[in-house]
Amino acid sequence: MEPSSFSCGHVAFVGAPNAGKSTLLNRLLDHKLSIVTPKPQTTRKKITGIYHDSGSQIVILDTPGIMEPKQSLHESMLEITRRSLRECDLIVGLIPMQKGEEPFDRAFATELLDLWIRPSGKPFIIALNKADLVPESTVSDAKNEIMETFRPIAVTAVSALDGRNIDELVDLIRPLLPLDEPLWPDDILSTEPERFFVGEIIREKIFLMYGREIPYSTEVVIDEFKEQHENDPRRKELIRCSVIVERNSQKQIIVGAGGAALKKLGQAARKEIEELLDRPVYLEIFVKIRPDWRKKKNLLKSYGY
Ligand SMILES: Nc1nc2c(ncn2[C@@H]2O[C@H](COP(=O)(O)OP(=O)(O)OP(=O)(O)O)[C@@H](O)[C@H]2O)c(=O)[nH]1
Repeated sequence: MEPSSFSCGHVAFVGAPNAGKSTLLNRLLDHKLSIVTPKPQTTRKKITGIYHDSGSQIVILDTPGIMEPKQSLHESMLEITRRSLRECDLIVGLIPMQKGEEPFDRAFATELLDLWIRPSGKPFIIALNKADLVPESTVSDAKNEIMETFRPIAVTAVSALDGRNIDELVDLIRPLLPLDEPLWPDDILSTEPERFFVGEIIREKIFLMYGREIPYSTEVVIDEFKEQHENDPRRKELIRCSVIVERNSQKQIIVGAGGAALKKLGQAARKEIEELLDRPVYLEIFVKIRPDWRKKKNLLKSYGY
């Protein structure tokens, strides 16, 4: 294809925590890149996923969900979202449909538009996600309401879960991107390094396995990522990482009686890391206490925020 007819650009997915941004990214890439859990605020950093087809390359920026910042960590997460809005060519505002009287959270949608999307000055489309949750007529009314109220370039209703209208979303995005040559080779799914995804897998397992405040008080740091025995085909990668918590009581919960919970965490994470890397690994997890790490700017910086 002639470069002049090829579309390539950056698209930021923004929305509330739990809107389904990461699920949509994974659906578009047909690959589990961004971690997904039923808990809000799973995504803490920008995840770049690259969608390829014969006419376009869409560099998707999956962003942390927009929420009321309660601590320095949240400020840093929101700054990541702001930066993505500055870097992108197009915004996809993701608004989830919901069961019940209100078809979507109108107050939050207004805030998303007035405080985040419009001030960026970028062109935007709205994707009503979770369309599988409500009847077709509710979806259709919600699309009309969004169009009249927020005046996006286009509105579509998708389900990141069952895949409906995902092609239509790509068809809406493509003509709104700059005509440009691809930025990345067509076998690259993300610009983030392997070790980043290893940390994310461990974080996802923590979100899935522990309750209450534990996932939110935890960070994962990869201390060492080393290939062993280069000429040995059975070689194992050595991955040493730290699970950072705020208090000793949280450490005890992560470790569990006789180390059982930590062992389970390690086993679940290792299995998925081996699938990702397509090679065996030794995974060592240490639990470290860093009081109030979410409030300490220097620690947050050292963790990549
Ligand atoms: N029914 C339904 N559920 C969905 C859909 N998309 C996502 N979900 C669910 O919604 C929850 C949150 O999805 P995520 O993709 O983690 O949402 P997110 O916007 O990235 O969330 P944060 O990380 O909090 O910003 C998960 O339990 C998903 O399975 C959808 O289209 N339909």
